[in-house]
Amino acid sequence: METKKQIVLLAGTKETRIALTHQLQSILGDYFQIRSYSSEEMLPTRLESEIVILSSYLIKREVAHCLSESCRVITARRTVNYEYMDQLLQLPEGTDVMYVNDFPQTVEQSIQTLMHLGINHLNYLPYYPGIPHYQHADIAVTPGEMHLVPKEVKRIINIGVRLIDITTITEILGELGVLDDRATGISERFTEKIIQLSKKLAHANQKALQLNEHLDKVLNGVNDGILSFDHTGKITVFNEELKNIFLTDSKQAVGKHIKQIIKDKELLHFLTDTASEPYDQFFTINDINFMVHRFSLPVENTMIATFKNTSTTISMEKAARYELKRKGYLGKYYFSDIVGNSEAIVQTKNIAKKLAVTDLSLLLQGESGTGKELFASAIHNESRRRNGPFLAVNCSALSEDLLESELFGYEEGAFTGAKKGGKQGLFEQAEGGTIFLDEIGDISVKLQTRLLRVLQEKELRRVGGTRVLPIDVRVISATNKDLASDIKKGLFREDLYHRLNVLYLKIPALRERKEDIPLLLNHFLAIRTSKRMKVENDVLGLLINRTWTGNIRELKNAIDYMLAVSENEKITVKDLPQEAMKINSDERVYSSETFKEVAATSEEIPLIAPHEEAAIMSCIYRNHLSGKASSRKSLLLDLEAQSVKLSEAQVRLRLDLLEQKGFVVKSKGRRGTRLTENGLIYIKNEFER
Ligand SMILES: Nc1ncnc2c1ncn2[C@@H]1O[C@H](COP(=O)(O)OP(=O)(O)OP(=O)(O)O)[C@@H](O)[C@H]1O
Repeated sequence: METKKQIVLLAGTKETRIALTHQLQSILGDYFQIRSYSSEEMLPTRLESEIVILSSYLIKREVAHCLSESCRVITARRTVNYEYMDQLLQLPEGTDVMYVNDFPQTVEQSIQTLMHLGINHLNYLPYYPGIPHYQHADIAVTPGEMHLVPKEVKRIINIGVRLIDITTITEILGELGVLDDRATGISERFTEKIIQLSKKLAHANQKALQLNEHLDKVLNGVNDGILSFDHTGKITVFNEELKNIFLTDSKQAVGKHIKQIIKDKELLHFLTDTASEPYDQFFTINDINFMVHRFSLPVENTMIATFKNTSTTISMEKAARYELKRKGYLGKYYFSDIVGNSEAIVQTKNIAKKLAVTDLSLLLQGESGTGKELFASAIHNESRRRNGPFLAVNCSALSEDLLESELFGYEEGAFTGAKKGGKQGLFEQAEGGTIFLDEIGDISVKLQTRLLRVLQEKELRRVGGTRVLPIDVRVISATNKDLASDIKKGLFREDLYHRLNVLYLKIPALRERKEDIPLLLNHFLAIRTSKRMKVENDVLGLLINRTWTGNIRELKNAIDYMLAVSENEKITVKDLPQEAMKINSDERVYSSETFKEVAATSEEIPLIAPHEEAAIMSCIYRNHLSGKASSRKSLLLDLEAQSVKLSEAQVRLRLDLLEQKGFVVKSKGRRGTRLTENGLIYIKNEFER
């Protein structure tokens, strides 16, 4: 077997030796044997009649002693390692980079090489140890000399040890006398690296294209319009949604000046006048209402605007409300649910509406059962927090510890039995909404202190926790106690009282507005029964003359009792709850005028004829059994088949009444009417008797 010819490589450092040996091995290894040494490690004692390659002319002196006259010495010319050039090509045009190497000459040479190779989009700042002055940059580029990079540099790009260039390789081949057909294969191996780099760049390019396509899909999938343009006004992004607004598609718009696409002067001004506030403005474009939000990316010198269709936003809000409703966190009552025409209640409602919009803490005072929770819910629903949650807590119903963890939540392991992962408190769950603290006068002094801190600092710490959570919750509290006297007795903190009582509203007792009793009676009869009840005038007289210490709740209970014991759809004096109807001698007796009024109202209760109700409910039930909701049209046909003659408007009215009674729910649009749990109970009672 023919022995391979030898080449000796002499390098300055170990790192260079390894890199260049690897290079020579991969190009010439098939034909020649390569031995290598570095002055950093150990040099050979003496080389005789060998082909020696020096890694650089800078090491000539330090290796001279091991070279004899008979050696043929080639000093390598070096070039950058193409393999790593993609990292430089990815940097944006004009980026400052420090070029770091060991000597001024190598720095100078490498920068020259990079420039000649066309990697000239960067601003190279030379650096080597001992340089008298230099300019700093966040990025440093170095051929493997990482340890020389100044500490302040944030990112280092290692482009690897510089490799031997092709002219040196040709010189070696000439020296070895092998510039024959083997040379072609060898030079091909050399250029392989460049091909690899091109492949890498092509791959990166393809990836960038794919990413662009992906981003396009994302931008076009968004429900909002997205527009961006650069400092010259040239449009860079124009997503599909904008096509519906400006009637121009993305292909036509991108690259054009913004003025060519947007004709509305006010909108143009809003988009281009970047200095002024506000950043959100409402516009109507081609009959569509939009909220436009604008922001800029200063580094990219780009302006971005999003266009939100307000009708879509409204339906999203509705969906959010539905979710809260599902969780039971919605204020159920509105001002329209507060029944009463008396001056006392009308005035209280008027004041409450004004207080609702202020977002300040509010203390409701009133006897038990006067409707404090009803007011709290109505106030929430009239406030700017109406789309947020409404949570009601009865502070007297829970023990101190339980109330504390319910209100403020706890962290995992806060106490034995604490849930894994901890638990959100009601304050956290009420974020963005209102919390109603009923019977606030009953909370312990310890909890008063904690609550005070939460109100003062607008942040809370869960039980057993250290994290501080910011909260944005309006507090409405209620009491039937005289808190001022509790403060004097030291039972209630005065500072907390003032925090809760920024606004104050007194809810009148029922005895102060007896004229509302007939209305309330009608209201409760209508929601509690489907029957057309008659109420004796004497009953009304007695109800009006009673002192309702339990207020409306007590009246409501009395009506429930009477409905249960009454016969023949008529409420008479004998149906009155005995205990409840004891009348105090000092109670005012109403005049005969009021009686007339009461009698008139009681006859006017808008109830459905029982046979109509039964027919409608049975039609809805039949649809329910086959899994369907009932449309008004289908009900009309079904009713006609049962010889119940009603117009569409009459059916609609009756469905409204059935909904008020809680038997059905009507959905908007084509989804029709469905039975509720109560409706099914009604069916069971009516038809399965
Ligand atoms: N003006 C009103 N119109 C209709 N219903 C009312 C009215 N006021 C109160 N109610 C009803 O009376 C009942 C008691 O009301 P609510 O629970 O709001 O009273 P409260 O003052 O918060 O009672 P408590 O202090 O005992 O908790 C509820 O069923 C409520 O729907």
